Parts: sequence; C-alpha cells; structure tokens
Amino acid sequence: MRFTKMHGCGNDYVVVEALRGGLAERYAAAPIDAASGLAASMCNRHYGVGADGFVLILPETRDDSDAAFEMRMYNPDGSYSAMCGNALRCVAKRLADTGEFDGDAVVVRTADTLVPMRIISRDPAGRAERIEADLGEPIFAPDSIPCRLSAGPEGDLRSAVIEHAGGARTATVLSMGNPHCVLFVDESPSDELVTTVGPQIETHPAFPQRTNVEFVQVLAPNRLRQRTWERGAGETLACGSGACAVAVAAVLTGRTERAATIQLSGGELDLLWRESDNHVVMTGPAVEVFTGEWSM
Ligand SMILES: N[C@H](CCC[C@H](N)C(=O)O)C(=O)O
Repeated sequence: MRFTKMHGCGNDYVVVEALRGGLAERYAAAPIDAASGLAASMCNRHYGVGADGFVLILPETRDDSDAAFEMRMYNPDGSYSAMCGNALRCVAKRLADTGEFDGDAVVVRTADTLVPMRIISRDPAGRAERIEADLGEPIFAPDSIPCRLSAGPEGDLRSAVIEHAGGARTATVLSMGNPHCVLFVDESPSDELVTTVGPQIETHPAFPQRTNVEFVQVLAPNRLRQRTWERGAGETLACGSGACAVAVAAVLTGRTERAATIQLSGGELDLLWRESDNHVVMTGPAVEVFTGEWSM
C-alpha cells in the first residue's frame, strides 16, 4: 500500500489515498475504527513509518455533503479524531499536487465538519506550499465539547477551574470539532509543565473523551507561543486545531486581537477568528517528505 509522509509545522502524518480501487472499497463504507489498528502500526516510530497521526483520504460518499473528499485522521494510539488542522493542510496539498481537483479551492469533510481550503502559494514547480483552512465556528457548549464542567455566566468555559494532581488551574475549554483545554502561562512553557500537567489534564475525568491540552504564553497582542500535549499522541511540534482553539481562547479572555501569529515548536501558523461569520481560519505550510510502500 502506497503512503506519503508529510508534515505541517513538524506535526507529521502518514497519508494514504484511498480514492479508488480496493482501498476505497475496503474503507469508504467501513466503520471508522476499521483503520485504527493500521493507524497504530504505521505511526509506530520503531516498528512502523513513525508519525503523530495516520490519515486516510476517501471519496465523499455522503449525498448531503458539498465536499469532494473525506479525511479520516487517527492518533498514534489508534483513536479517531474528528478534527485535525495540520493534517487537513497536508491533505489539501496532496490532492492539489496529484491533480485530484482543479484550481486552488477544495472542500474536505472530516466527521460532520466541511472544511473549505485554498492553496495560497505554490513552489516554482507548482506544488502547493501554503494552505488556508476554514475550520468553522468554535464550539463552547460543555456537552458538545464534551466537558463535564459547568458553563460560566457567559454560557461557555472561558474561565474554568481544573483541579489536577499538581494543583488547580484556570483554563479556557472549547472544541474545534475536537476538545481543547487552553492554559495561559506567564513564561515560556517548560518541558516539566507540558510533560507533567499535559497527561494529567488529557485524561482528567472532566473530559469523557479526553482532551488536547495547550500551554500558551502571550508575546504580544497578535503573537503567542504554544506547546501542545495532544490527546492520543503526547507532545507534538504543532497542533493546528489547537492553534485555532488558542486564538479563540486568547480573544475570549481579552489577551489578543482576532488575528494572531502562533509560534509553535515546529513552525508558525497565522490565525484569524473572523468576526463576520465567527469562523476560525488557519493558514500555514504543508510539506511532503517522502513516499513509500507499506508491506505489512
Ligand atoms: N490529537 C488530536 C488530533 C490531531 C490534532 C492536531 N494534530 C491538529 O493539527 O489539529 C485529537 O485527538 O483531537
């Protein structure tokens, strides 16, 4: 089975195009967890290709969807995630570079979210380099995140107290289609903080489906530093949906403007929480590293 190794700001993926033939038949109509075992094997950094996630690109099979393609993304522990920002940009690049759509615009569905994407820039050979992805509206209702904490007076969890083994912290909790718990800190987030508090909150009982955890330092009204402990993956060099959640949390808590650049360990993303339609738009790179043949 052919695969393409890609990354967005160092958040790396094994991408398999299952657009036609046997792979499409095997997975398109199969239950979501049919690919979980394959995902865990391919993501394994010792016995497999190694990645922060596995991505299947499928033809859209829903009649009520304007998307041309469906993305299914799995964490290295085999768990499926309904949203993945960096993987979406890799998918748009792969589809553009292989001529699966004309022009610069494509819509990809992930779970119940349609994500319109645009190729913003190409290299001299015409291959996609920077991609803009519209991840839609942030989700604040605790039951929809899901999170067991009670909403505050504004009806959201912009200032929720999370008690964990190391103490209690105030967080902003929301969903971009996947759950995020955003913690603002005064200094650059340390290894100790990320690797100790990250797993404690990822598996906190307040999150029935676990959560991604973002540690954020505000550098300026339009610039933030983010480290991420990801659900089902551990720390990654970047988290695209996390950056969207961070941009929203920073505005909600009065820390930044609606347009900001987020500095991640593996690169930078440009974020905009657009006032006109309440959508969160992320722009950043996608890189193809190599292609290979999976023989297991
Ligand atoms: N670990 C995440 C999925 C990957 C998200 C991240 N890599 C991104 O770019 O959005 C979750 O289980 O929700």
